[in-house]
Amino acid sequence: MTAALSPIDKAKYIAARRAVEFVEDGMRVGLGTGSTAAWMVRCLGELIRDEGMKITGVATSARTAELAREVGVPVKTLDEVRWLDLTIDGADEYDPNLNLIKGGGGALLHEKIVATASDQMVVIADLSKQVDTLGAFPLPVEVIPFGWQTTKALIEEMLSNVDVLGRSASLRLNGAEPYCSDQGNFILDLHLRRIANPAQLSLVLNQIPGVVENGLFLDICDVLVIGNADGTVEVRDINNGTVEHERIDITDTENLFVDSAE
Ligand SMILES: O=C[C@H](O)[C@H](O)[C@H](O)COP(=O)(O)O
Repeated sequence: MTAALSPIDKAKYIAARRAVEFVEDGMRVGLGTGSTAAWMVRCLGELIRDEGMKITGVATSARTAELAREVGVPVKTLDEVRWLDLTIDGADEYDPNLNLIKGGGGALLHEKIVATASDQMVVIADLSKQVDTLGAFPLPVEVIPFGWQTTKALIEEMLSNVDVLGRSASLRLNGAEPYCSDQGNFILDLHLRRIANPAQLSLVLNQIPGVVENGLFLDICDVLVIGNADGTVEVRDINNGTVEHERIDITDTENLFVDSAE
């Protein structure tokens, strides 16, 4: 079925279209996961097909790898490539310092490894992801299945010693079963509402045995690209301290239709 894009998908597409302008011929590019990142992968496919650009992609999830292959983006593993020029990925929340919550789609572990192995991380988002203080979006924490209930109890106990508003954790489900990450781990979603000190929380979470990684991406994002449905886009560069406002020409409406929504 082919359907016109909703305003939110148009905003995501605009962000993706602008973000792929950071990609240069020959680059090794980390490919994020999620509905916004999926637009970026499709845009990269177009660059390869229409402009003959040579890119090597490293996918952060099995579903991103599948989409990349579908649209003609060559994919290698991180171990084959080792280091990346750039990663482009979505986010669940961003704050004014470009700190992020990620992992709503369950890919936070591979995403953090790939982003950390990149010279630059460009995050693509729409304004609905913007917050003053992180924490409204439940913080995903990847834990190993062994003893997960003990790990959950330890996390909840630890939360009473940090400056957050909510203190409960819930096991992410896929139907009646625990959701499993690509790595075969479970995800606990922490309902914190407000995280006063993300750096402290990230450190203490990762010290708990059983915790593999948490969804706080702190000091990792270099550039944030915020797309709007009207074609306007804001590009914030945290290193240069610049904020640029631009407009993307979306007269090429063939891009504004999608066969299947992610
Ligand atoms: O695990 C998933 C990722 O962190 C996504 O980048 C994040 O959840 C944002 O996804 P979306 O672009 O679909 O809102």
